[in-house]
Amino acid sequence: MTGTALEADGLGMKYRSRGGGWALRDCSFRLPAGAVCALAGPNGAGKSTLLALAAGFLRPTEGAIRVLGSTPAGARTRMAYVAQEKPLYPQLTVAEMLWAGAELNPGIWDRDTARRIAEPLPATAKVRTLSGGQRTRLALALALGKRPEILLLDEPMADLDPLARHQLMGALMAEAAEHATTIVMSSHILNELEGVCDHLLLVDGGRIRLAGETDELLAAHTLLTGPVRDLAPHTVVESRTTGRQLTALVRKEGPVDPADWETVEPSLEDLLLAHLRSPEAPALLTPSADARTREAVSAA
Ligand SMILES: Nc1ncnc2c1ncn2[C@@H]1O[C@H](COP(=O)(O)OP(=O)(O)OP(=O)(O)O)[C@@H](O)[C@H]1O
Repeated sequence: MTGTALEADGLGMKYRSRGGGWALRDCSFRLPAGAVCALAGPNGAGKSTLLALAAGFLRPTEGAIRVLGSTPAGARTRMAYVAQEKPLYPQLTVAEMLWAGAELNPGIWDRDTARRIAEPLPATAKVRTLSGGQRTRLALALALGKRPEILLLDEPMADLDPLARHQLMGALMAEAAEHATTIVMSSHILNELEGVCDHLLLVDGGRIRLAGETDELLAAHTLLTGPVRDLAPHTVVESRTTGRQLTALVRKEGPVDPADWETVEPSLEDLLLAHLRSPEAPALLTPSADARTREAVSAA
């Protein structure tokens, strides 16, 4: 499937109760349909705010966000959103919640998928008696049962044990592969994202710092080690000097001479941590993530 799953244009959000500060500011990016996207960033970066704006639970203070080519409200039946506070009814049982999911989504409900995900849960247990991880499992069962075209997940794996995390991540990826579902998933667990997500959005201080295909973002950077010397013409994201030795994460602006430097491609963790330690490093959006590049290409 081609097309755009999520597109933000000058998106900004200011909470009224926040004394005038911006939670998200000047965010413009595009995410293609079918992407499995990691939404990374430190505490308070704006990840939950971005997901709630996409889900239509918040209205932008400025700019716009479009989901599947529509407003968030217009795309509501085609998306599922699992917030950190799970939208479950505490007085209902697991079986009743699944029944409610089917009733609320007539014609689209995928009973087998929902049952498969919820299978380890005791069907007659009330939601209020479930552990945090069990509630997450039930919320994911309800979200996937809706057979959404886009799934917005706010730290879905945070309270799951390693086995449940592995199993549910596998179920999510199988769903994405089978139905070309777009998944946007925030997480602080970097190794949970590595190897799973083909796209990355790094948010910090309410701004987009990196956006695009994970492979392209990694390939655009190099970890250099060598004697202290000028790093021009490369863009330096972060550099450290120990005695006469320089270690730097740079964006290549031309060939890197192997006679001068030892070079390796950074890991996802190297890339994210270097950007978070260097808030002054310029943002990088790959061409597919840059809405302006796309406009220029389609206008040509
Ligand atoms: N309801 C709210 N009212 C006022 N300020 C808010 C509200 N929700 C979030 N904020 C503020 O907006 C900023 C972004 O918060 P957000 O929850 O989006 O970050 P986050 O990246 O999801 O953080 P975390 O990783 O800790 O969940 C923070 O400074 C936060 O204090």
